[in-house]
Amino acid sequence: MSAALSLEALRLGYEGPGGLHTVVEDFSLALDAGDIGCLLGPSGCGKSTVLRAIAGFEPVRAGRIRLGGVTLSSPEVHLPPERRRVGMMFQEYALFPHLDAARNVAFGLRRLPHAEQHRRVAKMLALVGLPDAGERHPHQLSGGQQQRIALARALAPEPALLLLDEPFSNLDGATRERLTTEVREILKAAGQTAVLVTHNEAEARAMADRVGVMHEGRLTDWGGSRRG
Ligand SMILES: Nc1ncnc2c1ncn2[C@@H]1O[C@H](COP(=O)(O)OP(=O)(O)OP(=O)(O)O)[C@@H](O)[C@H]1O
Repeated sequence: MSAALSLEALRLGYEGPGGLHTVVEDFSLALDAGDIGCLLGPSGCGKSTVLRAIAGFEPVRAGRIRLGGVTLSSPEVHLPPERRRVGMMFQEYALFPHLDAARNVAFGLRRLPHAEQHRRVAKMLALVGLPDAGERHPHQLSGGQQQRIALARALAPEPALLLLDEPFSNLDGATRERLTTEVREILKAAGQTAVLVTHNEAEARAMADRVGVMHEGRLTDWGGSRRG
């Protein structure tokens, strides 16, 4: 199978007073459709920078990002974020407090006909195990339930790739552990290709088909399939 996502010899960095400060160098990986990849590494190693580049929020200084064979980013090409078919679930992207769960999930579906929006919202709420939560507001849901609604919201537009940046870090240990397993099952049921970043090794191993260890902006390993 050809890779769904391929990162090819990426260089990423930030412009500073002294010129470009490179934070990611010669970074390559490939992920098959339906697989969950995880970037594991200490704070500051460049994990979020890689995710932001895939989402289209950081320019690529060298190399190339491809999704389903289409070049999203290279030094010459930069597809805008909204045209990438890349969804995101970031810890700080809380639900809209004034909207109920169903309207939160429907947020990215506004261009679809109403009947299709309803169908997708019901399907996504069922997928995350909260079929009856549509009329509840975020403050009426537990932290774990809120994250499941956030996942439903991210999956509803059917992105080609879902990015998850430390999605569980606000939750307590027990909820976090349970949700890691649940989210893996939900992503697998949806056949969703996804990339997770975390600095928690147990979470990475429990969640991902492939785990890449990052060290100072380079990938030192990309294997360790969860199921051998
Ligand atoms: N907007 C920015 N401008 C300049 N430097 C930045 C910017 N964002 C991140 N950096 C630097 O890039 C490096 C990598 O940051 P990044 O956020 O990708 O790391 P991370 O591995 O995701 O860390 P964490 O786990 O703490 O989120 C760090 O040295 C950071 O200081």
